[in-house]
Amino acid sequence: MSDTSASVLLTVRDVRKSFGNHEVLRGVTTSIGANEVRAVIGPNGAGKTTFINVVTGIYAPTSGRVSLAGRDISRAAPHSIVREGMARTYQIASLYPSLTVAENIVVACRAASKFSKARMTDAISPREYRDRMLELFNLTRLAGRQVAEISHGDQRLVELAVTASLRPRLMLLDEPTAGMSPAETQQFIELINTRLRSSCAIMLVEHDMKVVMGTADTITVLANGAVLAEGGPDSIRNNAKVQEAYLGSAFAH
Ligand SMILES: Nc1ncnc2c1ncn2[C@@H]1O[C@H](COP(=O)(O)OP(=O)(O)OP(=O)(O)O)[C@@H](O)[C@H]1O
Repeated sequence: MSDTSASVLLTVRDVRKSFGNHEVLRGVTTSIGANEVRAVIGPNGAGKTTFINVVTGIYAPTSGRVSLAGRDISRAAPHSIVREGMARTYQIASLYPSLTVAENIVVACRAASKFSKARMTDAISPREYRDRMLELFNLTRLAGRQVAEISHGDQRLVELAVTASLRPRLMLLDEPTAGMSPAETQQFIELINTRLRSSCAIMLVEHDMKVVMGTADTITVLANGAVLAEGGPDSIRNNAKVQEAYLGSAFAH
């Protein structure tokens, strides 16, 4: 996808990131379309989390450029990147445990109604939007429960709902199914495919190949801080270099 295409949302151009003498990202270039689901995979230590941290402004790149909808965000602070329309979940849940599920969602809806106004085409109140999100994520059943009291899998679901409530253009999900049961993981795959993918672009870092192959339009394989391969699920599954990087294990079934 070229940088000038109207449908390109995120552009990452020759991004490098070093910690001291250790170059963790060694010139990563990719771009993500406005309604694309992208999975970023790679062996342990490949640089996936560092890549997400650079894209979301936690780390500034040592060199290279990241742009969102044509705006250079390479050196922008994380909170201003959220305002530009990028929202992220973390490997460790970042919810308010003493608030209820509904209250957690309302906090995000209120924030979105302030800073995402320009992107909102509907005149919906935070309360209405909260109810819509509770329903969308099958959380109405837990609306009045304290987050600290609900299961880990349900907490992951609340985190997704909170992130979606920020009304992002691009949602970044770091290991979204970690700690989920097989049934919850299947629900997550369906949620992405039936509900979320129509509302925003999604980039997920995920080790579970069932999730990757079941949701991604395009897969970027990182190895040693560089893009080893990029393409659709079939081409990645059959790529000899990718199989070698994983020693076959991740693609065994
Ligand atoms: N803040 C940091 N300071 C120094 N080195 C770091 C830092 N963050 C990451 N690294 C190093 O960068 C390399 C890539 O780490 P990263 O966490 O990005 O990989 P990953 O692909 O997400 O791995 P995993 O799949 O295990 O989560 C590792 O060697 C790690 O030790």
